[in-house]
Amino acid sequence: MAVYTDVPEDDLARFLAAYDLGHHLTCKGIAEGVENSNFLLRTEGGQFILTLYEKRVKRESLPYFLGLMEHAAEHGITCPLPVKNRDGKVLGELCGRPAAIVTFLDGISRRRPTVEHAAQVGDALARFHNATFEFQMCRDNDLSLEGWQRLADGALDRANEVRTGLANAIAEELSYLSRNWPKTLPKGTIHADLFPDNVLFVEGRAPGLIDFYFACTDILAYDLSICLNAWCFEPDHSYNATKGRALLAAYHAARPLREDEIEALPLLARGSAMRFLLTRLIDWLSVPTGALVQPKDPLEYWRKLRFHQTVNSVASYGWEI
Ligand SMILES: Nc1ncnc2c1ncn2[C@@H]1O[C@H](COP(=O)(O)OP(=O)(O)O)[C@@H](O)[C@H]1O
Ligand SMILES: N[C@@H](CCOP(=O)(O)O)C(=O)O
Repeated sequence: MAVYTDVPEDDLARFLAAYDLGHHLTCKGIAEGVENSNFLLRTEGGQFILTLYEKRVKRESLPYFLGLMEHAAEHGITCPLPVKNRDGKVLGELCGRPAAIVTFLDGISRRRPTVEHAAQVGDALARFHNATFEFQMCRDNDLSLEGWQRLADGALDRANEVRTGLANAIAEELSYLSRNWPKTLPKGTIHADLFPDNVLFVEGRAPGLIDFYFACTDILAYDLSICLNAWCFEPDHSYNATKGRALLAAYHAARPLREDEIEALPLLARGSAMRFLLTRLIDWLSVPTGALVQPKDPLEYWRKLRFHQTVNSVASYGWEI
């Protein structure tokens, strides 16, 4: 459970006084998520999500994230809409943290996604890329090549505590990625963390997308490679080519991929596996004392990375066009 900051009733009441949402009825910490403190907030005005932004989210990026949700929601994407207070502001401060309220989305995230879920996500991701084509704000991806190196610098001296030889293997892979990372692929607004816990399914409706706090401007097909990693492996760590095909084909149907994007997918998937391996490794090695949070397994992404190292064409992902 990610609740790093407790919110006393009085502070919440003062915060809510700036909104037209009525009094709060309940405010419960949410048992998912790892980055921020999230609460399910019920007020006389309805049901909302209250988020207090924690360590990895930079305050100066918050207008970008909140602006992106607003743009996406206004362009047909099912996603939370930031709630404005009476001054028209969507960002405030609560318990010494930047804080915002967004609308609550119905739906269930799938721990064990099916082929159909993978297809729906491929389609939703492509539609998100299309819908944000004209979004004017930009944010550099601070978790790309340079960011990975910075994370590695902070973790490599202890990486072998998690797996013998991991430090060297990460250093070698980072060197490979920095020599080969593509420079000319189409860029745009990417979600950058579209994992199963960030997609809410409701029968008969496009899935709801949440958690835009890693969104940034980067290679669009890199976002797809993140989904390939997050949606197309089984609990026994094997790659599921049927899910891979469903995800890639559905994405391609809604936003046709260029040939160079398709060719780059194995490399992009190595990069995205490295990104999650590193953030998980850092979190694994430094759980804050007293925090109610279960760190995610870094070795899951080490195994995925090893798989992508064996792939040299998209056919190995089960997809031939
Ligand atoms: N707008 C929303 N509507 C419904 N549930 C939400 C919404 N935002 C967050 N949640 C719930 O809160 C959980 C944590 O939110 P998330 O943004 O993923 O947190 P974090 O950024 O800390 O990882 C989600 O898994 C989901 O259950
Ligand atoms: N998706 C990341 C961790 C961040 O997840 P969040 O959805 O809780 O923000 C991972 O699996 O490593």
